[in-house]
Amino acid sequence: MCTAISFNASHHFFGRNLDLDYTFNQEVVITPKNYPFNFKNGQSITQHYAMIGMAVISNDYPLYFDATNDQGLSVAGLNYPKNAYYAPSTNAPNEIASFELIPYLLTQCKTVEEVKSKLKNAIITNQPFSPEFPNSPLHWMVSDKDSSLTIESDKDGLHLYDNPVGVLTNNPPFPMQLFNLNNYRHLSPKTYDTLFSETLHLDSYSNGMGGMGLPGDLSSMSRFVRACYTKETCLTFQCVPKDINQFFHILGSVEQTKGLCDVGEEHYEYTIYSSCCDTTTGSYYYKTYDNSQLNVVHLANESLDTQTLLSYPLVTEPAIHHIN
Ligand SMILES: C[C@H](CCC(=O)NCCS(=O)(=O)O)[C@H]1CC[C@H]2[C@@H]3CC[C@@H]4C[C@H](O)CC[C@]4(C)[C@H]3C[C@H](O)[C@]12C
Repeated sequence: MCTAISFNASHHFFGRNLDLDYTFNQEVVITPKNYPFNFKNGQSITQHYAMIGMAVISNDYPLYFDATNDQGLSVAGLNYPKNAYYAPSTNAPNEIASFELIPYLLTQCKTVEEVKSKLKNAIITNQPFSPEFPNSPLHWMVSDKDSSLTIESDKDGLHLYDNPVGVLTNNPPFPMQLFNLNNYRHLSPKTYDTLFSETLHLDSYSNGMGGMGLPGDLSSMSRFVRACYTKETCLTFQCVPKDINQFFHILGSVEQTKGLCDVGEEHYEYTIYSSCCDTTTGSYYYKTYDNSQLNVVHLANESLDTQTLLSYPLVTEPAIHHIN
């Protein structure tokens, strides 16, 4: 499971938790402007926007989990099991293989509006990247500073849903996730007077009682509600480092502690990494399960008029600041 968030504060921020019971050899990867992409539909792009994000490099190809381009557009892929449907290829020019979607959009688009028109008649196909990396069932959130979009390729076709909350988790399909928020319309950071009874005295014995009923478990529907509520309710500071810190607190509200999500055979899903890209500057911040310090890779610190992928291995060793 995973959670992705788009957050507007002093800058626009985009990031995600990656929750899984095993880890790939993922790293922060910069794709410079002249790295050649040869898409399955025959289109070759050799000059394009640069991007930064988390990816596995296989055969010199960046398989992005989430990324942001130098125009401030971001895309994240999240698990969407049993619902994602990718069509067999018929060699049509409007096809995009599922593993290509992130580079396909980030090389060419600046905004969510441009993504909508690019995908108007698109078909997501099931061509796998390689035997080592077969297809995985995904859906995607795309965000710029003004809006977000959810992309779901289901049995009945490709859906582009406006995403007014700027949050994506996993199943069920996005319209159901949004509808489910209606069930939580009573949530509030304030503790209001009770409407329960005029005769019973029900005491507000604690702060925070306005949030009672917020689901606390790790299921994808509960994480969706919790991330929406936390993001919608939390303060922003108009100070970039404080807003980045706040972003990680929002992701922290839905993170998975090892042991709490048993997926069988002594495997436990946990939050492998949390990321926050400052899309205004192209700086990619992350922390890993064992290293809760923030690490950052800056797109702007590299020369981007080149052809070769740049990669930065993740910091996964604990880092403790000893005070005495
Ligand atoms: C597994 C992850 C989602 C985490 C999640 O939701 N876990 C719940 C598991 S459970 O459902 O609860 O059991 C997703 C998110 C992004 C994905 C990569 C995207 C690029 C590439 C696309 C290729 O086509 C296949 C290989 C590839 C490296 C992908 C592997 C994997 O699929 C990644 C890591």
